[in-house]
Amino acid sequence: MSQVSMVYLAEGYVIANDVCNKRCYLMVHQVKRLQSPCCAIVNHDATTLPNIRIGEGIKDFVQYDRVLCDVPCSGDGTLRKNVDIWSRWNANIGPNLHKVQMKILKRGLELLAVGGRLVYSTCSLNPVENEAIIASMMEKCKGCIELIDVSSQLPNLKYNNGLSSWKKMELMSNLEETRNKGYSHFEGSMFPPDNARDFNLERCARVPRSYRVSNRVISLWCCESSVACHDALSPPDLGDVCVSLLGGRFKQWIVSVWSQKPVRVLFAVLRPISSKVSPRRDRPSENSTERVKTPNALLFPLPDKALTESQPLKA
Ligand SMILES: C[S@@+](CC[C@H](N)C(=O)[O-])C[C@H]1O[C@@H](n2cnc3c(N)ncnc32)[C@H](O)[C@@H]1O
Repeated sequence: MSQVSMVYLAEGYVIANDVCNKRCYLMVHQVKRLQSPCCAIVNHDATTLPNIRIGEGIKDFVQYDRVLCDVPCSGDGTLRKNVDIWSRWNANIGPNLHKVQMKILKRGLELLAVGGRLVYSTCSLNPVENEAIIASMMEKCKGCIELIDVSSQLPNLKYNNGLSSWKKMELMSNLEETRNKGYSHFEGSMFPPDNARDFNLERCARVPRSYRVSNRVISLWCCESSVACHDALSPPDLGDVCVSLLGGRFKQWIVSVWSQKPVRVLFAVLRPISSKVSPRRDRPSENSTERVKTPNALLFPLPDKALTESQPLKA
């Protein structure tokens, strides 16, 4: 089967996101080689990843069947290959990332379709970045999600079970004790909840280095009940941001991806073009002329036709 006919049969699409502009360029470069019409790369803060609207209704936005949250982490599972981590590492890195990890996971769950699956993964072994995040989110989701036991689906995967109890910084085992010792930035969600056993945290997979990858902690989730995580988590209304972000050409382009019809060129890095989106460090300043040029400059050559109608790829 030729590559082109495989493209015709392709169902679904992948939207990959990274807040780092350079990494997005790298991804565009790699993905372009696949010549697949089913990939889009977006350059956005995952904690506020916009909804992609597919209709005018309040809930008419794309819900994803599969979500992978490979979140930023302290990377202490990569100590063997990244020797610089030995000098950079300190006990605050994990707790400092805890909040953003939680927010990325929350956004991922908000975008997950009912019955969909989400994988949360880090290359850290620190429970504050792993089981603590999961236990806390399971509590917030009020029974909408469950951890999937992958042992039967991946019988050859060797891993250790997730933890149901852990201590933060050796001597401290609860928030009150920590606060009393002056660690005011510690959150209650970093400690094991009393009902940790109810969440089946042992189903998290602590994958060892023997797989020639870094130590990883992976959790597979299923959005189980008929109530979407989106409703349980009562997310902020990001609809406006979405419409302005994907307004005009971008919106049309992305909707054609949603409709699953191949279009000619689909590799693009989308950037916020609205002032509503808060500036980031790697984004040009408000007054910079670069800012005006950026969205088109980052878009791979896209024939005008592809913007107005979905075009099948020609052999
Ligand atoms: C563990 S790495 C993921 C690596 C990626 N899965 C890969 O295989 O190349 C975490 C990534 O998260 C990105 N990141 C950090 N904070 C983010 C945020 N708020 N929103 C989106 N991406 C973020 C970093 O730029 C980094 O590339």
